[in-house]
Amino acid sequence: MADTDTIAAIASAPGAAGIGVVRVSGARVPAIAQALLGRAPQPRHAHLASFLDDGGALIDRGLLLHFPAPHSYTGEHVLELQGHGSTVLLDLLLKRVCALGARLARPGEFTERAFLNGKLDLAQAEAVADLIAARSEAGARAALRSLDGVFSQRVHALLDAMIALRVHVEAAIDFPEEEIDFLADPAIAHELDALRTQLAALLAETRRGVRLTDGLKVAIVGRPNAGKSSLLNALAQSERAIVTAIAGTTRDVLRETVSLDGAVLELADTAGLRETHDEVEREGVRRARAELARADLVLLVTDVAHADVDPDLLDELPTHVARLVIVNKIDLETQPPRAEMHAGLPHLWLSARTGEGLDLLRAELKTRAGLGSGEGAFSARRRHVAALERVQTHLDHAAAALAATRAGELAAEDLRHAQHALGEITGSYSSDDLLGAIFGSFCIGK
Ligand SMILES: Nc1nc2c(ncn2[C@@H]2O[C@H](COP(=O)(O)OP(=O)(O)OP(=O)(O)O)[C@@H](O)[C@H]2O)c(=O)[nH]1
Ligand SMILES: [K+]
Ligand SMILES: [Mg+2]
Repeated sequence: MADTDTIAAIASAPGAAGIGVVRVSGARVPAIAQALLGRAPQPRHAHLASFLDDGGALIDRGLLLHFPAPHSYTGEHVLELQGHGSTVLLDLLLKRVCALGARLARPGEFTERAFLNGKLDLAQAEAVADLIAARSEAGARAALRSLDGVFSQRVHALLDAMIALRVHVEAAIDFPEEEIDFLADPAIAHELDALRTQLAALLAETRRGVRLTDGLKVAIVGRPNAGKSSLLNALAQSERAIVTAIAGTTRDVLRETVSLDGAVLELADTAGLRETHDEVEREGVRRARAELARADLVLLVTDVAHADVDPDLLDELPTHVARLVIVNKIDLETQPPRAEMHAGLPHLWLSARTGEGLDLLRAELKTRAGLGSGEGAFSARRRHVAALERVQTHLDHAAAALAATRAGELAAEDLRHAQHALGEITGSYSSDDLLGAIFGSFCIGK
């Protein structure tokens, strides 16, 4: 364990509360505990203590708990001081602890130490923040599973398989006289195939995990007056967006978070797509297009009177973005609400005005948001998806190198990169910048 300084922070949420907690971690904890209690505390024992300031005046009376290293959250000596949940008293207590030799902790520094001391890997540390920030029960359950290591174990299983394959390929390169035969061995190709299948499954589950954590990003796009803003309002059950009969009403992207039985949706209403000379509207159209690339799901809204989906728009969508055509305004043609496939695209007939068919859309959105995706769902981040996508690219290249030319060196190089990308998820390979970005987004005291 690294010899570090001692950090302290208020670990409970700011504001008046029944109980507040000051947390301290580091080598000076035993001395600080002794000074506060007047004697050495028993490990993991709740002592009733009178917390005094530097002048000997009473700050508060509360509980003192010492978790000796290494059996603590950070792996260092940890002290927890529980007092009344008053911002003023907790500030005084924190000041006292700092006078006894601690310094103020940076955001996420406790968890960063837990990571550096091997108590958690990086994906688990991120799950701590996701658990605290969870906006739904499903999101919290998923974060807890990642904190328990469910996601990390899946990554490690893939890593083990990848290392085994690398050993085979590297061996073939080290013994060039056998290389041709060795790389031609169908076992290697099979192993690589199995690895790619395993990765594809993990990637799909990781994407679902991001949706559970971040919410499903839904972009509502289509031609002017199709009823995009009306649809946003219907889903949000409030008149969030301006709706008028004038084409080109919406200009800025309007975002709204909607919870459907615990499924979190990040809806974005956008300007109607059309060629226009209006400078403001043109900027709106540009923003609408930019929104497409950020989305997990695009709702292509059309009017039942001219239900057409712009083929150029479909071409523009990144392949990973799911699409659903909404045929709106069925009340105008007294058509029944329904879900059908057309030209390879799922279509939903509904009316944003009367609400007919909205239940079909809600059910569809809940499923796509990761709800009902089974018991094992874990939380994940976009960073993890990006890393797995890089792994996928490298494995594709490795497979191509082996299949076409039996280029062992190239395949080995790609497998090496793939392993590196995978290792970034759990933190076997991580830069200071990455750690700074991850832990800097935590709250103080965690
Ligand atoms: N009859 C009927 N009218 C609708 C429906 N949905 C929207 N409208 C009407 O269609 C017109 C345009 O609706 P908006 O929601 O503003 O359409 P939009 O796609 O956001 O339009 P822009 O922002 O201008 O691109 C309004 O007059 C709405 O009242 C529907 O389901 N049925
Ligand atoms: K409009
Ligand atoms: Mg609009």
